[in-house]
Amino acid sequence: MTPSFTSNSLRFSCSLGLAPSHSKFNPYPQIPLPNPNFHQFPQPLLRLKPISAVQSKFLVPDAGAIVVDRVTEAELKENGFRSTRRTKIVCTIGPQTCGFDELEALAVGGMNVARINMCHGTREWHRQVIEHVRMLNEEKGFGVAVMMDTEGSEINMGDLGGATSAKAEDGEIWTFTVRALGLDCPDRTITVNYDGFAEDVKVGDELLVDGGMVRFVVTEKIGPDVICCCTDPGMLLPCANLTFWRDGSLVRERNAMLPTISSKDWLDIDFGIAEGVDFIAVSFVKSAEVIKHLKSYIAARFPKNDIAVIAKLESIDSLSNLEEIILASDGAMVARGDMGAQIPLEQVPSVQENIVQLCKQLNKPVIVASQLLESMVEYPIPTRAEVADVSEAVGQQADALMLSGESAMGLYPEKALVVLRSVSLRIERWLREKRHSTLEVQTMSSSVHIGIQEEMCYAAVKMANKLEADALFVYTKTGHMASLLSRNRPDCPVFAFTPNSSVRRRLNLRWGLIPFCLGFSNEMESNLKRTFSLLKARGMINSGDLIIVVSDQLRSIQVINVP
Ligand SMILES: Nc1ncnc2c1ncn2[C@@H]1O[C@H](COP(=O)(O)OP(=O)(O)OP(=O)(O)O)[C@@H](O)[C@H]1O
Ligand SMILES: CC(=O)C(=O)O
Ligand SMILES: [K+]
Ligand SMILES: [Mg+2]
Repeated sequence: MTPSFTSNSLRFSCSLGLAPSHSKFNPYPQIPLPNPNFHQFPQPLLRLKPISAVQSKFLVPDAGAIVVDRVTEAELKENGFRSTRRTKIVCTIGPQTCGFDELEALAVGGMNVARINMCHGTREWHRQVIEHVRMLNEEKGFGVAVMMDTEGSEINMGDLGGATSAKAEDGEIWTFTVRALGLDCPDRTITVNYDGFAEDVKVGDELLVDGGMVRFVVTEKIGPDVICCCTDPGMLLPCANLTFWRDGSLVRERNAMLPTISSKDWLDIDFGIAEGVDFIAVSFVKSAEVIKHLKSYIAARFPKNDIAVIAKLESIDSLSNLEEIILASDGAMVARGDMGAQIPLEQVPSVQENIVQLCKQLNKPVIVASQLLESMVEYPIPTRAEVADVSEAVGQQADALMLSGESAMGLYPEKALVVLRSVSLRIERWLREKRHSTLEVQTMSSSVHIGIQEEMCYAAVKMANKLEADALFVYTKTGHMASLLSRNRPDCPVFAFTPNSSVRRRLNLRWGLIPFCLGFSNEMESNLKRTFSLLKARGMINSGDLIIVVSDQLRSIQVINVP
């Protein structure tokens, strides 16, 4: 029985003992995988309760209600506008964090978006995670969005015949083969999922497993078998990504033609749409066409389902079409893990910086992902170099940072989240102070598409910075006007009021935006009056606060002291 989901009927949250499928492998063999029984979803019976009353409070805001997530509300009450974190946080959910209580701890810790990676786990497992996030939002007042990340079809090793890992030693001879061996895999033999593999590689090529965690050189080809000698020993993990390099460059032959969205990915996408995910992140995007195709697929099949499509920039082929891909997408991810296996590592930082700047210019949210705090998979504190890396991404004013293994299968998911949060807050404050001491007024240049809304937002942010306003307010139906304010990276937070709860969740990925669900009318005067009184009643603003209000409908910018 799967949990039912209706907004006004009496609902029981019933998950009947579906254990999460576990990590297919353990990349850190020194850390035991979590005990599968202990990390099952918590016994649902403990939470069997009618939730219709609570739910309606969060799901369908009545005319008088205002909805904001409870973490932001607490932050605003305690420390005021300047304390809100501008950089958003995405957490990958895995065996360590899939339980209701663990997810709640991440939500309390400031997770804005929960990411599920379709490379791992079954659909049933992912469905349970989505259901838990939904319950947290509805029953406990969080506002966490869900992102589904596709598997994509790059070259991968097989599943090692069921073993959790295999050690390759220096100088050992291993066979990589496209034969289907199933469980009868001989020793030191690895299956490869891509049929053209044996034809495409050449003697002398280097094979890199997971971007170089283990390295081989091809010594001989015998029909479907590629014989290799191990040159950098290490642990081979099931389904690890495989790239091959010739004369120092990545080889992209026919494998460049592998579909970005495989048939399994299409089924996952249907699943994601049916489950109402907020974002679909497409792995290994190579061109804008695939993004356009997916967007029209979503629009045609599910016209009411407004899902944002995020282009994951990790394939070498994407780098020559960045602008076109980003323009076609609703956002981008700098997926440094696989990117670092496709381009020389020393190029990754400049590519990151370019993508972040381009996304800001084109008004698309951008996520910096992978290995931000990799050592925290094993250790309770990060390395100084990792803190510097996080600071760099915060300093670039990327919209969001992402945890991968740190939150999916690491030992310290909550501590990793605390590090992202505290580094973001500290660096954001330091940058604001630095700008003020040099009297530098930071604003984005006008976007490539000059329009009334762009110019209004640019002017409003400039004014807010100069007047040291406490907050910008924007009333927005689609979220566009709010995104344009965020794009200019103002000094103060932006309160975005929208009547649409899915717009509100998608705005979670935007730098400096605090999304509220609020019904509003065409009467700005009464909207403002009502907003002020609702926010004051909840202790989120005070009389005298200086607010700059931007309205699309009136094409106006107002400067108001809260009465
Ligand atoms: N749903 C899951 N079930 C089991 N393990 C998971 C799950 N999600 C993530 N993991 C573990 O966490 C690790 C890091 O997660 P991450 O999402 O970065 O995966 P990845 O395999 O590196 O692929 P990608 O390039 O898509 O990020 C994975 O390698 C896997 O071991
Ligand atoms: C996130 C991801 O897919 C990567 O870094 O490769
Ligand atoms: K993926
Ligand atoms: Mg990747």
